Amino acid sequence: MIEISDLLVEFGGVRPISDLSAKLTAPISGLIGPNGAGKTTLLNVLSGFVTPSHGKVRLNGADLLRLKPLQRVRAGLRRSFQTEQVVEDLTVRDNLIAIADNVMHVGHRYESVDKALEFTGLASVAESSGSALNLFQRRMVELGKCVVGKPKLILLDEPAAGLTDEESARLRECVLNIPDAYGAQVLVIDHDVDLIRAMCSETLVLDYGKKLALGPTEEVLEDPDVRRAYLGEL
Ligand SMILES: Nc1ncnc2c1ncn2[C@@H]1O[C@H](COP(=O)(O)OP(=O)(O)OP(=O)(O)O)[C@@H](O)[C@H]1O
Repeated sequence: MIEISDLLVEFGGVRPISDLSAKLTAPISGLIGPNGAGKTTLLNVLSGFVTPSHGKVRLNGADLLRLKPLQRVRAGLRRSFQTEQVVEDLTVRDNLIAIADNVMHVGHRYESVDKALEFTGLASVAESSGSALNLFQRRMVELGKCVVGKPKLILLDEPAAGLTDEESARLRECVLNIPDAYGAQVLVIDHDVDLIRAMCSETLVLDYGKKLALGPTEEVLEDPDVRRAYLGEL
């Protein structure tokens, strides 16, 4: 469970997040909003790249903001980026081992990497180098890196951007299995409302850094304020 209280982020005079309080409890939650609404900034706060001016964030009751970024990773926080961070010169397996080396004790690393390769359907390209992968495979490597070790919260920033409908559906199936397979909570940013609807039982909508709506995804997407601000309806 993610509990955000009175969060304020300031960059000089800009306030990409202000007065934000929200409790996210679903196994997979969506985070949507217009461009510049503060979605990536919120992920940056959760993962430790941005320090808020004010507020608290708790993950399963523990104070997240107290931890440095690497400590958060070791505590089970994982993140994928809009631009994939696959190391071109390493094999797919070694891309995952590089994460395991940082987050796990020696004994269980290879077992965890093998499980992640199977889980993401990457086992057949495990020995291919990062540079040989197509966009879909690179996105799945990002997902694989997120499930190595013992993830507790996985943050996905537009994981399906640029994928075909079929690839997007395959990625979606994989994400949907994360809570059961790994016991981790997932928070997904995406502009594809159909994808959010298919994956997320609850959704938080940001607008100008503030909470516009939070609740069951279907209800949130029917909310007139959300439709006006985000879906472009009058
Ligand atoms: N490092 C920074 N310095 C100054 N302003 C920033 C910085 N990072 C983000 N912002 C501003 O904060 C606001 C929120 O940006 P953010 O990237 O979080 O929005 P977003 O909802 O993720 O948008 P998008 O959907 O376009 O990715 C924007 O006005 C952006 O210009």
